[in-house]
Amino acid sequence: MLRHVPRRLLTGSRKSSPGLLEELKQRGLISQVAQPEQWLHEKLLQGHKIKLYCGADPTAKSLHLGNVVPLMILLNFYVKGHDVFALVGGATGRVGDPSGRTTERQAMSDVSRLKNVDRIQQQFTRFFENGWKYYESRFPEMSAQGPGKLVKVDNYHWWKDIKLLDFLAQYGRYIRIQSMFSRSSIATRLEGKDGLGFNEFSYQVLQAYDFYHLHKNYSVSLQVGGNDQWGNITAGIDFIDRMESNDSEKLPLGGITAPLLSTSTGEKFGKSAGNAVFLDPQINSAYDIFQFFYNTKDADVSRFLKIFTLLPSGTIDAIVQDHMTQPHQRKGQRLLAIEVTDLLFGVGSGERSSKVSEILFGNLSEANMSADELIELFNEAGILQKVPRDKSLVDIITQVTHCSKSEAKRKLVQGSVLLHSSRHKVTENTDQLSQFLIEDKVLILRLGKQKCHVIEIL
Ligand SMILES: Nc1ncnc2c1ncn2[C@@H]1O[C@H](COP(=O)(O)OP(=O)(O)OP(=O)(O)O)[C@@H](O)[C@H]1O
Ligand SMILES: N[C@@H](Cc1ccc(O)cc1)C(=O)O
Repeated sequence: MLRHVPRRLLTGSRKSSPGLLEELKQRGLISQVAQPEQWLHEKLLQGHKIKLYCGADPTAKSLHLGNVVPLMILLNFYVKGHDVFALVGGATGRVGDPSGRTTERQAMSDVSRLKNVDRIQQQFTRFFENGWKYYESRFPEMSAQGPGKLVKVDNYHWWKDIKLLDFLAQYGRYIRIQSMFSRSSIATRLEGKDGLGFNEFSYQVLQAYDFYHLHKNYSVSLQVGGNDQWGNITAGIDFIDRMESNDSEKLPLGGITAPLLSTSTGEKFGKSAGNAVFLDPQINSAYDIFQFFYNTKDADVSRFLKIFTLLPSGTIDAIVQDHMTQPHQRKGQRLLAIEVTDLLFGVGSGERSSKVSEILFGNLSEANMSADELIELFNEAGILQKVPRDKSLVDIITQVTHCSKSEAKRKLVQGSVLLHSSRHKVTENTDQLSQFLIEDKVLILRLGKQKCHVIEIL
């Protein structure tokens, strides 16, 4: 059990569960639910397992924090034993979803798209593996039943064999043009001067058929997405309803959308707006994610804890109340950052990132850490700097801070250069650095109070 969340708070508030759907609403994870909501609510209350899916197009190398919002809905189901289907749009990514966009997407090369498909599938695996381990670590007594199944699918696998003529002949009549025009993603674009191409216009048909395919072959009955996916999701429900209109035993279908996470200036958080925080560790380290959440505004701490963690809402309310009595201590932000980093990057990475941050900002002495521990921590955070052994102090400052030699000398003269965990002030250039090294291989270089560099001397 983690030091930063009292056990009493973790278990106590899950007792009188209002049912998964209500719980997700309380967490602020639900924007709209397609009818019949009551059916879904009751099924879940009665303990039935359902199968649900969410898709992402391979239009970038990595999923980002905006994509995590609907995935958190899937994770909430998955940890309770429901099977989740994570779809990558190898086919739909070729066409381009107009939802939530004012302009057409740039075409992408086949090579890039295929690479992205692979990477996104790996990210799905990692998200659910780490998410489950996170859940187990926080709620060992609730995780005995095990998670649901994770099934990864690529819609290219069924679309590659579908021929246009066959498709139109078999399904065309069940796709109604009036409803296609009325969807907001289409209506908005038709009002603009550039309109939209047939590729984007027909996108909703592709996604609708995906839902039908997953429903027919795997009994998937619920689709989840961000709120911009409402039109595509309801297109799927309409399509399946028409296809199965004579089936007396047909099961109800559902759709849930998550609110679109936006920046403080109101832009959707994502690739198109250019403000995405990516999940791929080759792009963002655990420490980057930690820092991102550590910088959350007070007003967003509660909302983000509810969306991006699995801590019970009651626990979050108690923690936030405590946080607001002394907001300057940033307890809420620290907890949020540790929890989300653990959930996304693996249990333990949150505490390690927190240590890095405390060393960097001078709140934790590195005095008790070995050189290897420091190297490992800062390497994982992606901010370990490396310098050859024969360099002088001025050369080192120049290299690690990207300043000129004269600027480095000025810093020395001004007395702002402190070396080693003992914070020894050095005011002149020197190449005799061994006395300041930890175990002869790590140099801690502080420039003033706020800037700290951890350097491996090679
Ligand atoms: N900011 C966000 N908040 C909530 N959900 C989001 C956000 N951004 C994307 N999503 C959802 O993530 C899922 C996958 O999105 P996808 O990767 O296909 O496009 P995208 O990230 O929205 O791309 P773009 O920004 O280029 O439109 C969709 O359900 C989408 O609604
Ligand atoms: N249209 C979704 C991705 C998606 C693709 C195919 C699906 O079946 C479902 C979802 C998006 O752009 O965000």
